[in-house]
Amino acid sequence: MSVKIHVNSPNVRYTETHIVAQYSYQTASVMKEGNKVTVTPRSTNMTFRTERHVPRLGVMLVGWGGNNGTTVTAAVLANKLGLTWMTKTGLKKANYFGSLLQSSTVCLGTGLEGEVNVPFRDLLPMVHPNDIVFDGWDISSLDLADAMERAQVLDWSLQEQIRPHMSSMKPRPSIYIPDFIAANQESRADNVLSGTLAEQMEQIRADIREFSQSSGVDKVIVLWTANTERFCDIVPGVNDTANNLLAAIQAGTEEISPSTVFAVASILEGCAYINGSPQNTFVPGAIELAVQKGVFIGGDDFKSGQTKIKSVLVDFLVSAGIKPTSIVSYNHLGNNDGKNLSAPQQFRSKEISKSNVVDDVVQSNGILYQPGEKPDHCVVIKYVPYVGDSKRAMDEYISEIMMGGTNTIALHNTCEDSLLASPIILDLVILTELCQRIMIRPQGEEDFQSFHSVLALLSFLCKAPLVPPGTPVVNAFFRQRASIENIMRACIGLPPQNHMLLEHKLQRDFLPPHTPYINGEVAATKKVVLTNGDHNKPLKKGFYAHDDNAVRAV
Ligand SMILES: NC(=O)c1ccc[n+]([C@@H]2O[C@H](COP(=O)([O-])OP(=O)(O)OC[C@H]3O[C@@H](n4cnc5c(N)ncnc54)[C@H](O)[C@@H]3O)[C@@H](O)[C@H]2O)c1
Ligand SMILES: O=P([O-])([O-])O[C@@H]1[C@@H](O)[C@H](O)[C@@H](O)[C@H](O)[C@@H]1O
Repeated sequence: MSVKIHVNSPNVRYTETHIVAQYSYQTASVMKEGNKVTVTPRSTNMTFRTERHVPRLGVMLVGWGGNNGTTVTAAVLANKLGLTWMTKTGLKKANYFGSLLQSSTVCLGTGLEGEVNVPFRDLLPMVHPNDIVFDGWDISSLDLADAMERAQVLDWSLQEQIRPHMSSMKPRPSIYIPDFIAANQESRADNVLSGTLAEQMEQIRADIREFSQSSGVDKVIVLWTANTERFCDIVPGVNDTANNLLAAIQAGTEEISPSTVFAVASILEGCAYINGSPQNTFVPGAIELAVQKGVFIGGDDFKSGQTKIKSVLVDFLVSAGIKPTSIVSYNHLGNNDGKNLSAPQQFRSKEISKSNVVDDVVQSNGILYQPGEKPDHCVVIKYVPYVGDSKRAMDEYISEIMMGGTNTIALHNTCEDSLLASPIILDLVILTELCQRIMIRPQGEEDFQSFHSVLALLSFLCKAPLVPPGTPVVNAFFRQRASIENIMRACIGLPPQNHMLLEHKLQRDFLPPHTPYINGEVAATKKVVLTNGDHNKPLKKGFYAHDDNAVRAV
């Protein structure tokens, strides 16, 4: 259902290489004096410039042999090959359900038959997941076909079709420091690098260059979907600045985690690096290095299931003036992720990222909550091998409602964890690649600038969004989604989606009849009155396009 969008506006120019849009960015500055609030609207003219050429993208996954790594690789292959497979509930067809870009739509406006919704991915030229080339590392030596079988995520009748394409995919040896992940992972670690930390980092850098050259891709993005690590301490003189971090890696300092070494290696190779797990990979030194090198970093921790619902439900409750006072999120799962999370330090990393997701919504409502007041919030994760990747999440939300009443919402959510995370991985890398082709020039500035190296636009896809230091963290689901949509709309000179629909709320039509196009040609219009057969009761007056077989509203 792909569509080719052409914006018919004097503010949008399509050149051979770029889409150049003139855009008026509307914000407001607010002054509070006691209970007096003064709001000053601000308008900034900006130029958005997007490269039209879509590169051939290589994605290197750290933890490629895991449930997510094998599943996302298999899913792309299945879609690329157009595979179908039989199951007990009938024939299944490969798809990208769960991907914001591939399987959700945006409304462009009103057409001949009402609202026109188009695939999110068609707003701007972007990588198609089918074209992504995968590679990566794992401390487990299993090839991707055997690792897919070990993951027990995909139906066997599908695995049988994909195995031949994945058995030649072998994860590269990786950096393994036992202290950072659960001890129960040691039995998998038969594919590890040796040498000093600096030598291992150089090997990772060499791997990136080798993949780039041998695969023929135009650019590489590195994404961590390996096990959750424990948090590392921020140590002055070790990981607090870029120089100290680089020196600490050369010195082999112990407090440097594998995920941070991968981040440094990627940044030094000019590759964006995304953290799909909750640990604090991006120590201050890593962030500073990314800014120095002008490389995108993003994360943390895929927002895939239980937390995604929480970022919607709490936003709904608080936005409706209802006061959540107790949130208990329990889940059990039986995959290797759950096994790793059964260790206290690894669970703590996940508990932190799952617990902060309501903060922005709660802090936005001073009617319901006193300063500093928060709902009780408890996160429990248990490892139950039998359920495998099919995580069972159970939540209870208790809220205060009018006149001392309470409302209790109980949820049971069976999440096929890796089938929820895989489309998130695709959105993360495709959105990151798109952002690498967008440049913005505010009025009065000579040079274009890119987004900040900390790519906050990825917040929609992460439980604990990484944002530029000192900027607000937004977790509310629809605000995050609107941010992506409206920035992409700006790139093609369209105003933010405002949902006002004033044209349907006033007594009289006020919009000038827009020029309808039919088959690319301006359609003839004439003023007619539409009735439902009773000519004494016109349905609606206005300009209507007509072609050879129908008169349709415009
Ligand atoms: N819905 C989800 O699946 C979901 C959601 C949010 C976050 N996550 C996070 O994504 C990560 C992966 O999840 P999963 O279900 O695929 O887990 P998994 O355990 O199946 O896969 C992790 C892989 O990483 C490998 N690994 C561990 N340390 C490594 C290292 N230093 N270098 C290279 N490989 C290493 C392991 O051998 C394993 O194959 C976990 O951190 C998890 O918390 C998953
Ligand atoms: O996104 P979400 O479903 O809240 O979070 C999930 C947790 O509930 C689960 O226990 C964990 O194993 C997954 O890695 C993921 O983080």
